[in-house]
Amino acid sequence: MTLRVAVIGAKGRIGSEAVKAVEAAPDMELVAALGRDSELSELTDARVDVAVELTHPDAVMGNLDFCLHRGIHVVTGTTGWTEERLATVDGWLAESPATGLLIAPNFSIGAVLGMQFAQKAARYFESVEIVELHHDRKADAPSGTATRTAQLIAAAREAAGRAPQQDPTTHALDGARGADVDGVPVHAVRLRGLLAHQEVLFGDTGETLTIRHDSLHHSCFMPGILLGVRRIVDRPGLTLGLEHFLDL
Ligand SMILES: NC(=O)C1=CN([C@@H]2O[C@H](COP(=O)(O)OP(=O)(O)OC[C@H]3O[C@@H](n4cnc5c(N)ncnc54)[C@H](OP(=O)(O)O)[C@@H]3O)[C@@H](O)[C@H]2O)C=CC1
Ligand SMILES: O=C(O)C1=N[C@H](C(=O)O)C[C@H](O)C1
Repeated sequence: MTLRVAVIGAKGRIGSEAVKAVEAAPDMELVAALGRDSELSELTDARVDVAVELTHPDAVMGNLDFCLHRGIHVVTGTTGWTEERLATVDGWLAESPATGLLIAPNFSIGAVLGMQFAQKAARYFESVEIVELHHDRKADAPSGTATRTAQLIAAAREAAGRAPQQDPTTHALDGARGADVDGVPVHAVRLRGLLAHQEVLFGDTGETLTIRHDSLHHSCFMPGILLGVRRIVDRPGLTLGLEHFLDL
């Protein structure tokens, strides 16, 4: 069966790459490509099966509200997620129980593996901090990937019975120790010339471990997006993270 796919945010950095990837996929047809000024009714007019949503934290909720309430499955990589937002989309999905939503903090296989490796390492090290580095046009900080990585690390530490890490800092400028995500300090760098990079630094007595991932081109996100489109049609409800579609 050929999937009828739309891209919302089709002119953006990742959206424009997604348009090309969907057009090149033999089992998909690109039936709509929406920008900031498009009408969402284009999605229903085009009888879209799956919408790939790659826009902005200010736009994603309106797009999901429209799609999920009309039975359009969604694969989104847009960032800026909070517990409140997740609870809201859970409510929308409950009203539309046959519809699937994939929220993927990162579509690249290397980044997903990096998160998994960090989750695995978390219990063995006293100290952990994250440095994420992105291009200078990014709206949100810390990145969705870094936030999710910190949450996974914190959950793994708690499950292993590790006490929260101590910070001895008593004198600091605001922001010098990064953002606190579930007890994990996260430092965000924004620099022209970069795309998306992350280092998870673990430390314990006499050793450190660094898990680094670099996205060098937006093409690295495309296999994950296409996999998400193919799988979400058979997976109603919320799927948080591409790892659920990978045999890891
Ligand atoms: N999960 C993942 O693997 C990845 C996720 N991302 C995320 O995807 C999102 C997009 O990133 P990126 O492509 O770099 O951003 P861009 O700014 O390049 O693209 C965003 C697109 O969304 C459109 N848009 C912005 N605001 C609105 C709005 N209020 N209503 C409707 N459309 C809007 C823009 O339209 P216009 O062109 O008219 O301004 C633009 O085409 C970000 O949240 C980013 O973090 C990015 C890369 C990988
Ligand atoms: O804005 C980006 O570019 C990216 N956003 C995602 C994030 O916030 O983690 C994924 C990747 O880092 C690229």
